[in-house]
Amino acid sequence: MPSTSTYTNGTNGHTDGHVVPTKQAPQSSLPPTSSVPQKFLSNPKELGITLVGFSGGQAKPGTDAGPTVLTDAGLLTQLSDDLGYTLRGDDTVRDFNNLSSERFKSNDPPVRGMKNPRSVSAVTEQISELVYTQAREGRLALTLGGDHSIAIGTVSGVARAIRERYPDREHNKIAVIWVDAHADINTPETSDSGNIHGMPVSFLTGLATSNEPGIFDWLRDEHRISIHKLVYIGLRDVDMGEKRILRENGIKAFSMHDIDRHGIGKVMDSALEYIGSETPIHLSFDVDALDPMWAPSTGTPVRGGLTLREGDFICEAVAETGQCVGVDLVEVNPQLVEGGVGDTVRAGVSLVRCALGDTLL
Ligand SMILES: NC(=[NH2+])NCCC[C@H](N)C(=O)O
Ligand SMILES: [Mn+2]
Ligand SMILES: [Mn+2]
Repeated sequence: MPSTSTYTNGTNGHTDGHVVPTKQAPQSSLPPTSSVPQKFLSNPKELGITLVGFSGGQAKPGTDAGPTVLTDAGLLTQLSDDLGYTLRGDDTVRDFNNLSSERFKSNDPPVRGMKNPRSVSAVTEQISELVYTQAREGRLALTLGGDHSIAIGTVSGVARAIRERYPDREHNKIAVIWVDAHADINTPETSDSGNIHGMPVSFLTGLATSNEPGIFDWLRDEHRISIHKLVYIGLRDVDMGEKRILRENGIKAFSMHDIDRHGIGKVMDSALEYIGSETPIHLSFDVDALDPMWAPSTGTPVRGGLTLREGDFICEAVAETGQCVGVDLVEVNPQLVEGGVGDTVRAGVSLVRCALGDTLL
C-alpha cells in the first residue's frame, strides 16, 4: 500500500467483538483534540502510522499480534473520529515475523550471543525506512509493536528525518524518553538473555556497534541518538551490566524509587527540563512500565510499576510540550494472560490517546 494512503472512517470499529456504530464524521472536520502548537511538525493533523507485527527480539510468541489487538479495539478509528487526525502510512499490520522467517529460514544463528541477529537487523532496517518516510513529511510517527527491538527502527528513522528536516538548526538531534521497567541498554556482551529487545538503546546510542555484514551494519551516524539526550522513566529491573553503563555514561534515569519520592509531576518537570524546550522528542513506551495490575499481557512483567494514571500523565506531559515527533507503544502480548488481553489493550489505547493530546484541554 502506498505510504500516502488515507484511512476510511469506521473500518476498525470493533470493540470487544461488538461493532460500534460508525460515526461518519468527515476526517478533516474536527481539529486534533489538542490545540498545543507543534514546534517540529509541519503536518500536525496527520499521523504516520506503522503497524509492526514482529516478536523476534525475544522468545515468547504473541507480541507480533500487539498491533492487531490494539487496532481491533478501535484505536485507529478513535484517532481519526475522536481526535481528528488524518491517518497516513499503512493500516495493515506488516507480518515481519513471516517476512524474516521466509528470508532466513533457520539460518540465523547467534552472533556475539544475540538471538536472531540477521532477522532483527533486517526488520528494523525496514522499519527505520518506513518511519523515516512518515517523519520526513513532518508528521508525528506513531508505531505500534511488536517487541521493543523495533525501536532500533523507529528511533533511527525519526532521528534521521529530523536531521534532514532541520539541516541548519543547532538543535536537530532528537531526545528520547524511554518509559520502561527495563533499561534495554545491554550490549551483546553484557546481555544474559541474548534477546535483542534488551539491547535497542545500546545500538541506538552507538554504545554497541557491529560491522558484521547484515547485522546492524546499516546503522549510521544519522540514525543515532546522543546518550545525553536520553531519559528513562519507570525503571525497576535493570541488569548489573546495564547499571554500570548508566552510571559510567551519566545517563539520566528516573526509577520507580524516584517517582515514589518526588511524584510523577516533579519527575516529568525534571525530565523535560533536562531535554530543554528546543529539542524534538521521541517517546518510546514499553507497556511493561505499567504495573502488571494494569498491563498484565506482556512478556517481561515486573511488579511495582506505574499506575495507568501515571503512565497517562507521562504521555500527556510529553504531548503538552508540542515537541513530540514520534511515539512507540510496544510489548503488548495478547497470548500471555489467560483472562484475556482486555486490560492491557485498554491501557495501551489510553496511553496512545494521551500521547496524542486527547486529554489536554
Ligand atoms: N523490552 C523489554 N521488555 N526488555 C526486557 C529486557 C530484559 C533483560 N534486561 C534482557 O536483557 O533480556
Ligand atoms: Mn520492558
Ligand atoms: Mn523495553
